[in-house]
Amino acid sequence: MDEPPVLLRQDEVEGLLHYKDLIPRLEVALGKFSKMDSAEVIQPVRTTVPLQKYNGFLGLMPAYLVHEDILCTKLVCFYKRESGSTLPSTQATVLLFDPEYGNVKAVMDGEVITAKRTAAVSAISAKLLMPAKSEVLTILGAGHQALSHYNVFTETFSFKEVRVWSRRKEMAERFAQSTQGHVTVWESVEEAVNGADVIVTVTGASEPVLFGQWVKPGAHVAAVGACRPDWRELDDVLMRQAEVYVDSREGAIAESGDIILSGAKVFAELGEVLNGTRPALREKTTVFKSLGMGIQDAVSAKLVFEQWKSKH
Ligand SMILES: NC(=O)C1=CN([C@@H]2O[C@H](COP(=O)(O)OP(=O)(O)OC[C@H]3O[C@@H](n4cnc5c(N)ncnc54)[C@H](O)[C@@H]3O)[C@@H](O)[C@H]2O)C=CC1
Ligand SMILES: O=C([O-])C1=[NH+]CCC1
Repeated sequence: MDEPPVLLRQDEVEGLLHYKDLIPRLEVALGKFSKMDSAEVIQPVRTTVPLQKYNGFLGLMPAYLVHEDILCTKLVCFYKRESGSTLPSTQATVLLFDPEYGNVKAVMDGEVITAKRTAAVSAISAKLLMPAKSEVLTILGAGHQALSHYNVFTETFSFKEVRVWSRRKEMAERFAQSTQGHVTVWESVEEAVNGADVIVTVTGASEPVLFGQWVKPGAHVAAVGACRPDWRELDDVLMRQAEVYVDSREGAIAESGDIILSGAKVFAELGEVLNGTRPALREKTTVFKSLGMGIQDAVSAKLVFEQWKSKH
């Protein structure tokens, strides 16, 4: 119907989007995506417009899930910020359409959606790929994604120890003070990841911060930053010694510096593991290279809209 769009602010989206509802829907969407059937899912690789003057990019992320009839696009600006900058590194807006009329049904804040759906997909990767008895979680980075990853990983799994490192120690300390549970702050990445079963990299780095020689064999790494073909978070040793899983092969070979520059081979998409067409090599060292996909935003936006409608 051609009504004016609903506007949903960040606090409203926050109150409407919950991991327990989001994770199962993301699993279904990832599985459908990996069937590579355009009658099911249409999602072109993200278009990016460089904002050279500001060291950033505008990403356009449209997606259409045919059977669910979800048509959505996210518009996301992301930046490489200097240490000490107070400017945000990611800003996003999500538009949910009526696919028949073509009008916009809802305009939503995209930052909560981006933070939660990215963390939820990393949690799906960990559920599939982390060692069976995982006790130690290390988070590298202490920003928005660090917090959403902390929240969903501690909600979903039972780690005995959670560690954080950030390039500015005071940020890591502030992060540790802001969390519900106990988090220890570490001075160096090498010490922070020593013995860790699961490592989440959520930094704005464009050079490697995590080196293979420090990673325990069999550990699982969810690598979330470095979303440009010339940006890195992980070194060549780690990329080549690990089995590499991605959200989208097409996206990974176009956008991931860690994959492109290391020459690492992609073993599988998460959706292929969920579909049972590729194995989860849990006993090996695994990297899930996350880049973010339009379908993840689409599923999240639909859920937010449904929740909002049920209350209005
Ligand atoms: N894979 C995906 O779907 C998504 C990935 N991202 C990426 O995740 C990363 C984190 O995003 P946010 O938490 O929103 O950013 P943020 O700005 O809130 O936090 C970034 C963290 O990385 C640290 N950092 C920045 N530059 C660094 C460097 N050169 N070396 C080491 N640490 C550095 C900062 O001190 C901070 O702790 C970014 O690279 C962002 O582009 C963001 C959204 C979705
Ligand atoms: O999927 C996403 O929204 C993003 N990936 C990299 C920066 C933003």
